[in-house]
Amino acid sequence: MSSVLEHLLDVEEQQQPKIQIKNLRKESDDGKLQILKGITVDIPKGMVVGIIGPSGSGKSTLLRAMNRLWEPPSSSVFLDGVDICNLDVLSLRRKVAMLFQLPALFEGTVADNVRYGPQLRGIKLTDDEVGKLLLMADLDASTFKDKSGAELSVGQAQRVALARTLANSPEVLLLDEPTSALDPISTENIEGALMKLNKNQGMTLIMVSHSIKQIQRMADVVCLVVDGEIVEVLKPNQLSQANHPMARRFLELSS
Ligand SMILES: Nc1ncnc2c1ncn2[C@@H]1O[C@H](COP(=O)(O)OP(=O)(O)OP(=O)(O)O)[C@@H](O)[C@H]1O
Repeated sequence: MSSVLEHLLDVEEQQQPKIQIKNLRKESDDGKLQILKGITVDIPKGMVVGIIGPSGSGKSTLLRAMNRLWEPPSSSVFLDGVDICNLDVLSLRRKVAMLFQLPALFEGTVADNVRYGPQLRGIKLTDDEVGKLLLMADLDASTFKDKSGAELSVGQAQRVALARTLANSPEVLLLDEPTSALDPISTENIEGALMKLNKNQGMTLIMVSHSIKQIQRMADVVCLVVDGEIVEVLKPNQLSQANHPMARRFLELSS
């Protein structure tokens, strides 16, 4: 499976993958359920990877292993060739950041939220820097910087959460259904901001989504996860050619 993404996308096989996953396994705490059954995949830098599959198939668990929101076994997830278990967890999470389904803003203003991450490292962002980060998340600083979280719509709050994440200069963004709580216009705003980050900065995006249409709009490649395994890796325009019976059924019901 590992070379399939590179083959599909015609990228150089020698290039060091940004994220490499080798035989990643997870069992439930009581040992009764195999949640991930040996996932192996290489994700090249700058790729937009969509992860789709039925509910409970292990998509979020897979995503959360990549920045140690659960601790994967050692030697199963690598960032730039380094086992993530050997990295400082906070610096890993700055490089491999997660945007969740629902934004949880901290108390204070939008600008306070954006400044939060760098401040933890003793860096105070200027107003100009805050404005640039808000703009990257498609928000106008003069309108939003002094508002509190309570004054924002969910879509606006999600864009603030994105700007706050970007303040840590991530190299990889993990997106767990980032627009499923948003209306179509907010969805378009977030998608546009994410695609610009990918195109302009080469940011690698790995996105779980229940929306096949969203995956088709954004992803370079799609991993179909069924029952704890990646059963197919396809280009978004080849989804109708999936072979796995569960994947086919899922796609038929989703389209
Ligand atoms: N720590 C845990 N202990 C026991 N079961 C777990 C644990 N974590 C996840 N699970 C189970 O593992 C399976 C995969 O969960 P996961 O949230 O990764 O699926 P998903 O594909 O993201 O689902 P959805 O699309 O509904 O969000 C589910 O059956 C879930 O209940």
